[in-house]
Amino acid sequence: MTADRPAALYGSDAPEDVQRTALTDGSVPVAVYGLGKLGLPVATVYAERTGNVVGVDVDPSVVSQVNGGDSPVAREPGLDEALAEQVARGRLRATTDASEAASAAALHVVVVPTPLADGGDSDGGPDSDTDPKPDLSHLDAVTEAIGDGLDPGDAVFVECTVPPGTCAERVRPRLAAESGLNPTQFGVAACPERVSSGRALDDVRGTHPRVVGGADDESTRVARLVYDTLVDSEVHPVADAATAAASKVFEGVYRDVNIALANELASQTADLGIDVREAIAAANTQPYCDLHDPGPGVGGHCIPWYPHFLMDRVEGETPLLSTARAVNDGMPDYTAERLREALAEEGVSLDGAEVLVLGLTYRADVAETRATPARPLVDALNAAGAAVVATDPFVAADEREAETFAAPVVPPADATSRDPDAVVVVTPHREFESLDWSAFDDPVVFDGRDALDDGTPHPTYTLGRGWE
Ligand SMILES: NC(=O)C1=CN([C@@H]2O[C@H](COP(=O)(O)OP(=O)(O)OC[C@H]3O[C@@H](n4cnc5c(N)ncnc54)[C@H](O)[C@@H]3O)[C@@H](O)[C@H]2O)C=CC1
Ligand SMILES: CC(=O)N[C@@H]1[C@@H](OP(=O)(O)OP(=O)(O)OC[C@H]2O[C@@H](n3ccc(=O)[nH]c3=O)[C@H](O)[C@@H]2O)O[C@H](C(=O)O)[C@@H](O)[C@@H]1O
Repeated sequence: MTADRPAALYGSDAPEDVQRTALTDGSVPVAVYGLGKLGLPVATVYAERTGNVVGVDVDPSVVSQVNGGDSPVAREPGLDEALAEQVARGRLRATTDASEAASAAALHVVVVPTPLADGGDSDGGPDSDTDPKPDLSHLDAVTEAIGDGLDPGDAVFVECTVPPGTCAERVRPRLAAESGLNPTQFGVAACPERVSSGRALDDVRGTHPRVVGGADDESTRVARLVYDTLVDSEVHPVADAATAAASKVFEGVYRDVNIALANELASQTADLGIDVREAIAAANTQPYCDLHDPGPGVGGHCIPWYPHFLMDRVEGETPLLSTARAVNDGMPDYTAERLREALAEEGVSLDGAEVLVLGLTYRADVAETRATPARPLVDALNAAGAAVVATDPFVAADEREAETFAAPVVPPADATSRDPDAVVVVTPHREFESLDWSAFDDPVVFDGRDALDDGTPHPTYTLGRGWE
């Protein structure tokens, strides 16, 4: 750090171009808390752009893999190479010692999990009869550690998705209490990430505009300066942190409601006597229409959980959000019932039938099972008396994960050794593209994701289209 280069940005009176240079030449040390599917790409991009990053994680195996230049996050194009380079060049290192990292850093980027509390099902999903609430315990733990090492001029950016109001009403006061600083001596901003696993590095670098909002104007200024420097896309500052956090949650609930609409329309296929998927595609030729894709359910640790961030935060009624949740959570049972009917049309009872489930994670080619619809679907098929076997490239390779499903899980290579009465496509991983369908002895095929676009040599029922 040279004499005129600020080592911290909040409240700095250096010219903004000098502040930008201080950021990019490593004069402003950065700490990134949480090195998971989102946090590790974030830490890597911060290292690429600033050269002085310490990543913090509570998992020692994550820390040691990162320090060895190995990515604990799988199937993220470019991440292995980018991470290895940043570690090899000494621009990124990892530690489990959050307080040590916080004491050295002037920019604190928080990317820890914000799941639903145990009011949901075992993986925190909303498959329960009590309204699940956000679990902010990881955020609180990191806030305490950062507060321990917080100095005047520091800035804290909350990139993980949080209920609107969390930054100003929870994070900022706890930082002040822990550090003994006045809240006007440090910055706090919500800077949510618009990242999809499988494209994480590119998305962090700037596929979409970056929304930022601070607990005060100076926090917004610092967030704008940092992300203007860090990302390739436009930075979109808003009035405050609550607005920025709300924009992220709103995107998610928009998606949940629109998937529910697509699912409700798809469930009318038989009554309408049409291919609802074709009608959706035709409707979407109109630019103001964006009907989503129907499917056997909505999973992941984002979309099914964000509505509860809002429902728990507001006093008012939110019937649309809760109805959409109910529609989407009903899709696994809907899928099991359609399969029962499809088998019956072929003279086969679901009770006693062998059913092969293709794909258990929540989205194709992503190794994440939190709130996956495959879990309640397997349970519904078991309850109907079916003998269920599942295949998934990620879950089959992870014994502990496989044991959380109420069915044996085999690798895709072993799938065709089965002789199922029915095959259900839930999550179309790319490994299934090479599946030899001719190896099966004429099962009923249920395509939950319209993934088998060239069909199969067997009677196929597609959710939202009916029989092909
Ligand atoms: N994964 C994604 O594509 C996106 C995730 N998000 C949000 O980002 C947040 C994190 O998500 P992921 O990275 O996917 O979660 P993840 O579960 O993949 O990783 C979380 C990481 O944080 C670590 N961790 C937990 N508590 C910690 C603590 N107190 N201090 C330091 N590290 C701690 C865990 O060991 C783990 O390595 C969530 O709030 C999620 O809503 C937002 C947009 C996209
Ligand atoms: C608004 C939005 O598109 N948010 C994205 C979303 O990504 P996520 O990884 O959760 O995947 P997703 O494509 O939303 O799918 C979620 C679930 O919904 C299902 N799904 C998705 C789209 C659709 O038309 N129909 C459907 O059934 C998927 O199969 C999956 O089970 O949530 C991410 C997040 O917030 O973590 C976010 O960064 C991503 O940009």
